Amino acid sequence: MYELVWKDSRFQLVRSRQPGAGGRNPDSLTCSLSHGDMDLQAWRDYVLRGRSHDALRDVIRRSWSRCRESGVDPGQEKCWDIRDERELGEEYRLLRELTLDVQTEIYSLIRSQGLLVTVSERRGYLLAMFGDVKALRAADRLNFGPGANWSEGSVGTNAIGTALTCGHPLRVQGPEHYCESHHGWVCTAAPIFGWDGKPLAVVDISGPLDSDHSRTLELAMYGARLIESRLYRMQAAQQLFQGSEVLHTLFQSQLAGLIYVDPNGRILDANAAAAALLGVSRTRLRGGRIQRLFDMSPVAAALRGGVSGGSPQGISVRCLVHERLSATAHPVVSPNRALMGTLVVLSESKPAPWTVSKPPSAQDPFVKVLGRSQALQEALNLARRVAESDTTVLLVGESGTGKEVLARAIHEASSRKKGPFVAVNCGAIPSGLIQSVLFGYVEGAFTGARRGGSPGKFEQASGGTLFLDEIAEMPLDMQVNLLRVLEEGQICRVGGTRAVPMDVRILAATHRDLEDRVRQGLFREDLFYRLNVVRIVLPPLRERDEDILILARHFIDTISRKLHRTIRFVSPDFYGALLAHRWPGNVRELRHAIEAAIALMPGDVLGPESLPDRVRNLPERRPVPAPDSQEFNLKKVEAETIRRAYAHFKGNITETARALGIGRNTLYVKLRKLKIL
Ligand SMILES: Nc1ncnc2c1ncn2[C@@H]1O[C@H](COP(=O)(O)OP(=O)(O)OP(=O)(O)O)[C@@H](O)[C@H]1O
Repeated sequence: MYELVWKDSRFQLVRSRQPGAGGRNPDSLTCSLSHGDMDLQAWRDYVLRGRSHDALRDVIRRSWSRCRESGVDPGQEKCWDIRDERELGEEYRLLRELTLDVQTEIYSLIRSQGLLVTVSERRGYLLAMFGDVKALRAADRLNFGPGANWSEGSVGTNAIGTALTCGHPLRVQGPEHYCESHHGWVCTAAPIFGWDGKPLAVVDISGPLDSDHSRTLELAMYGARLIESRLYRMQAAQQLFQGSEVLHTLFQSQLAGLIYVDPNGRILDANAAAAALLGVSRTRLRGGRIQRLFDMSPVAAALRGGVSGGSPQGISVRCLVHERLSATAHPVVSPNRALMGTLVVLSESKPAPWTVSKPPSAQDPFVKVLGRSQALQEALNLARRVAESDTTVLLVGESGTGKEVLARAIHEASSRKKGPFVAVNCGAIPSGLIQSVLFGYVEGAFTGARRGGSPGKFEQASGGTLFLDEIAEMPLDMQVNLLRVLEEGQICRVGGTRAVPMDVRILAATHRDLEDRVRQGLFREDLFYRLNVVRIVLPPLRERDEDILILARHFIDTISRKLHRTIRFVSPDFYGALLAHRWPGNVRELRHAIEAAIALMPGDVLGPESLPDRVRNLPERRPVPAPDSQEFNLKKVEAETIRRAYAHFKGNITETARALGIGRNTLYVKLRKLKIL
């Protein structure tokens, strides 16, 4: 099946979901309409010369008269009023979602008959279009596609616009269309009525003259009734829920989280407790799909099994965004066994994570790598598979995406877990020192060498895992030595002669494109292949929105305990602000933003106002310093910042340099200048 879609400022044909079999043999159903049925003379007389014609059907004459009065150009070749989904509003979007599968079902019944099916909303804007390639191509030439306005006022007499105006099913064929460009078409439409009896939308089945139109009227009417019954059920659920003031007040006043869902799975409302438990504002919840928050398959299964004897008992459903929440779904069923809606009751199965510390899971080290997004899960699955072997793994991902966190998890899941995990940042070691840092040195190897020598990182990691972070920054001459060690499986300390066998598993990481570094001659190709045995890509946070809340809750928990701050309540808008921000700095930036917010939080409620301005997408507030003010003396501020960061990270050079955004060497120089070292 093909679908016509509006993309990149033009209509495009895309392959769409294949409906079930049901298409009929086109040869057996060829249409009985012929050009003789259409009276071109009548059209010429009326439209071009203003003379009425006896052969005209009343419905068409009235429509032509309306078109002439509203100044529709009968010679217009295309529709020019095409709008984007955003412009067409929420009702358009809802209706589109509600009718998509009815359209595909109808298409499955008219497949290979040269036809297309579409639904338009009350103003005449088309929602979606499915059909055979030939019909869609012909439609494309008229700009007859989703978002196009097919009302009479826009494109003259046609089945959609005229059915909307006169409120009954009808077929418009050939020259009955007001615009000449539509004369090669036959269109059949049936309106969908709202509770007030006015047309809300129209189902239309159209195709060129030579297509098979024999069943289009009955199918358009079938589709219209199907959509109508869905709309009624949805509106009934809404009215049932909103109609009772008592019910509504009760709903809002409950301490348990409550979400009410219409029969199509759309959230009609959620109370404040549900919003707080899920960490999403009520406004964001309303209109969303319940399936995005809960696994509703047990409810669907229970309903398929029949609902005799009233509403089924509460059914446990799994919360997809928060494992500590437990939920029960209560379908509300009418006396004639129609589903009217579902009430989801939420509660916290364990105390809030920021009040009680969670024991870390002893079984699965990968639980420390938080996130549920598919991209992250793929990385974790691969990591799980390679963890037990001694395979070298290359972890690739932007800075702060959790490469080190994952490397530690791989180590802890391996048979080397009892051995050490030693991390080295290859970019932070001065090039003159890297050889001795990695391989160690013997006494007297160089001036200042420690008595008795010193083991290098390889020796320190013996029996465990060596994590070579920022491997792309390793100088070329050192890359040769590293490759030799990896190939030969033994190391020799700087200044020494004795080779010692090495029992280390190597995990390497980089935020750079290593292949590109190889092409530029900055990284050895042979070392690249030696390290790139298994490659795991860590996705940036901006590609995994669903992980933001999970990580945020974890950081709120750990940081509030670290800073000894009690958090009574996290405002849903706090999470809302986190979700709205694009995180260029990845998980590390998220953690720092939460740390700042907790540190600056005035009371015990964590709200968005404590978040840094850049996270709230506000321009950063920078005070304009008085030129002679000591307070704004740049050197003083820098010295103070370095001192605070160095104290905060308890003298850890790597962490301090990272937090300050400067290299380790630069930090050393500055610390010495400040006489801190
Ligand atoms: N999936 C995750 N689960 C829990 N914490 C994470 C996750 N990803 C990142 N973090 C946190 O984000 C911070 C940065 O993570 P990490 O150091 O592992 O990133 P990285 O990719 O190695 O960064 P860099 O390339 O700068 O060394 C750490 O505080 C870590 O705890």
